[in-house]
Amino acid sequence: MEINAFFGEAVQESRRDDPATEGLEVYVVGGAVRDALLGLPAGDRDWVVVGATPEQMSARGFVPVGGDFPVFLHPVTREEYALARTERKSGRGYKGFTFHTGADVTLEDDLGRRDLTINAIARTPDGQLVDPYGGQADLRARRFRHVGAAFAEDPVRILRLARFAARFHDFTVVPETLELCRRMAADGEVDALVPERVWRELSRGLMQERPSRMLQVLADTDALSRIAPGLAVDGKLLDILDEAADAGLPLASRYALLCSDSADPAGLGKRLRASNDCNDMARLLQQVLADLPRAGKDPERVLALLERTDALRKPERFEQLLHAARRRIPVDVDDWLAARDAVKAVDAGAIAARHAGQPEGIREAVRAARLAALAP
Ligand SMILES: Nc1ccn([C@@H]2O[C@H](COP(=O)(O)OP(=O)(O)OP(=O)(O)O)[C@@H](O)[C@H]2O)c(=O)n1
Ligand SMILES: [Mg+2]
Repeated sequence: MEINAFFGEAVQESRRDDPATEGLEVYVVGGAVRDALLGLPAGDRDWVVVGATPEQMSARGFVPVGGDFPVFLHPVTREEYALARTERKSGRGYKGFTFHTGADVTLEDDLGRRDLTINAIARTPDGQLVDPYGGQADLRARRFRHVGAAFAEDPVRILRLARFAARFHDFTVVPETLELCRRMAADGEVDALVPERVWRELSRGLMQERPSRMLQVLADTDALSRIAPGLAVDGKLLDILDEAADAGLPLASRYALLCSDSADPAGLGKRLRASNDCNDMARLLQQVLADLPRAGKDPERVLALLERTDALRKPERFEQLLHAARRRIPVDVDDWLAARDAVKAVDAGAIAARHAGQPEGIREAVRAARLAALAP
């Protein structure tokens, strides 16, 4: 096939006899097809089943995943098989969806309610591609394009688009899709999103190769100020985030850098339902950025910073903090680690033993020993 030749490698499903799906019309869809066409390692496979009823699926041993979704787990592989469906929005936000499944729903119908053309390509078990919306052409042209008007029914798709932009960072968003996202944001669609879903997409996007692209797309679609009011991001910070990604910094460090110019990271983190380690890191990074330049070699200040960041009990996090801080201000990481180790080496137990008679003096003695350890 011409297309597969373009992508360099024929995409083949191992075609084994599978009694569970024998005689069913099944396709792999979504990310697995997209990533294979891009030559990327395979993730989870999602399947769509055309022309079957829930009863037929159960009779074949498929297990319904529960909830309102017409999705089943394969009895052996546990992969997800969804009945071809159309969906219509019946309310605001995430909850209000009604599904229509049935033998009359075609593969084209199912693909037509999906988000992006590059995610709306189906593949038969023997490797034939079904691509009614030009997904392969858009993959080749490195374009994000929404499949159709149904895109607007799920505002989380704006965040998905932004996350994909951070992953496939040489892709551009076509003007029509950008325009549609802007309208959705202006209509307040984004405000109805469940915070957990926002965080899921944001945190995944931060872990991609070019987090800056996610933030750019969110800014371009006017969604950023609604999702994260008060988040201060400029070009410099975007570069810093991409450098953090290049350096392989963990999520908490990337998130802390993202918030590092913002006035109220605690409020932001609460709103976004950021995880505790992300919120801690964001708070501590602002502290370090403020205190570290003032500390110099002054033992009192150095000790204060080590204590405030809980560096002795959380040595690894302290190291991560330094590596995050270093993206914004000059930091002699080795020097600070040496200071941490010097303080850590002070034997508080031995000092306590020497003060057996007067326990009220222990604290001061330990502190004095630590300061002495830090003396230049
Ligand atoms: N809000 C959503 C979520 C999913 N999908 C469709 O469902 C497929 C599978 O969804 P999911 O696994 O969440 O995303 P993937 O595109 O597979 O990407 P990832 O690599 O993140 O799994 C998508 O490709 C897309 O066709 C959609 O249209 N709208
Ligand atoms: Mg997937």
